[in-house]
Amino acid sequence: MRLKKITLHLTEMELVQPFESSLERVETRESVIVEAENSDGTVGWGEGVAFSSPWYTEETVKTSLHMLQDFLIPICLHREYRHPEEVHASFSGIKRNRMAKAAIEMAVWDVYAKQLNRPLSSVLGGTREAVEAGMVIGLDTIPSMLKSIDHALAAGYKRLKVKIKPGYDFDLIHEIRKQYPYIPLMADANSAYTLEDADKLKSLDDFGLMMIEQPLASDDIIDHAVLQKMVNTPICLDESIESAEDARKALDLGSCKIINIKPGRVGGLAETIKIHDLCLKRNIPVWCGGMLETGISRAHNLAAASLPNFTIPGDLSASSRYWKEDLISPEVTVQNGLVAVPSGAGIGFEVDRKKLGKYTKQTFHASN
Ligand SMILES: O=C(O)CCC(=O)C1=CC=C[C@@H](O)[C@@H]1C(=O)O
Ligand SMILES: [Mg+2]
Repeated sequence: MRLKKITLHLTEMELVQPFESSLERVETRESVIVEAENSDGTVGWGEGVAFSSPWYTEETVKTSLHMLQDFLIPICLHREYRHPEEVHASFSGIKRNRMAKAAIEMAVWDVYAKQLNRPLSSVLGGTREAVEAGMVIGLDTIPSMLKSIDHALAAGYKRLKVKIKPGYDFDLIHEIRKQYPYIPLMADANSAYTLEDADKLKSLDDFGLMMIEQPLASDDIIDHAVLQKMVNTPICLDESIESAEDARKALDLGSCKIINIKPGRVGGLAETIKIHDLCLKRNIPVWCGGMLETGISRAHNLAAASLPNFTIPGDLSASSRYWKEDLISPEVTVQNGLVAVPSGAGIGFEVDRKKLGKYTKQTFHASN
């Protein structure tokens, strides 16, 4: 592959309802959509999942645009890739900025799969035709969260994740468990706790949660190892794992028993496969997280989630969970709690250029 033209579409879309975690309330979502055109005319799509401000990780939409325009795109436009796995390696002179790297790396995977006329899922080594869908319920009043859970269960979702934060944890989970003693349930803290809160987190052991996601600091694996020894509920790491090396160290230390892989967070699909394979070898289940993204990134997530060790339902919800209209056609739908893995070439969804144009507020071009 030799990329000849890369276009960045900076979009802005309003969420159908605000999404609140311990750290931030998101109402509108900016995204960096990457369109990569190969010399043979094949077009691949990727998406940067950084938020507008650095609350989730240090990357932002603006830092992604800067990294892509000034460093990553010039690297990609001046080389020949035989395989998409070479893309991440070609960025080795550039530290971190994994969301920016993933945005373009994924577009190259899409080009590659389309050239082979194969679904991206099968090119990655996926084995599933459909994946189980989970839904995330953002922070709200307890009655509203219970109502959202009702709706999600009625829509067939297989697993529910609720956001928690100090003072909004035990009582919330207690109320949910009173109404739904047996639903597959987990809690995501987005780093809202410290080891001083260990007793509070231990008190959640009574509720049979599938896991507690990222209770402690986003850059920590030491305190998580201490905490995992104190609580029975499995700890799942999200923000703390940015690479296969991070995953190996966390597993060696016993910092978690489950890993949430977001391809956009870890630098793309090649690193996703590495983390997946490592966890498979170590008997650690993984699942695919979400980033309130458009259908383009979700399509990549879906392909990744078709790999065999993605055994826990991911944050893979329908397009309509977040958007009045999505950028892809057909939109992602959930049927009987499942999302079908597309069988068309590449990501298997068409990008709807009319909708893309409607939500784009700036476009940047680079070519050879
Ligand atoms: O996209 C989805 O369905 C999941 C969204 C979600 O839960 C998250 C997205 C981004 C940051 C966090 O708030 C949270 C997470 O940490 O997993
Ligand atoms: Mg999380």
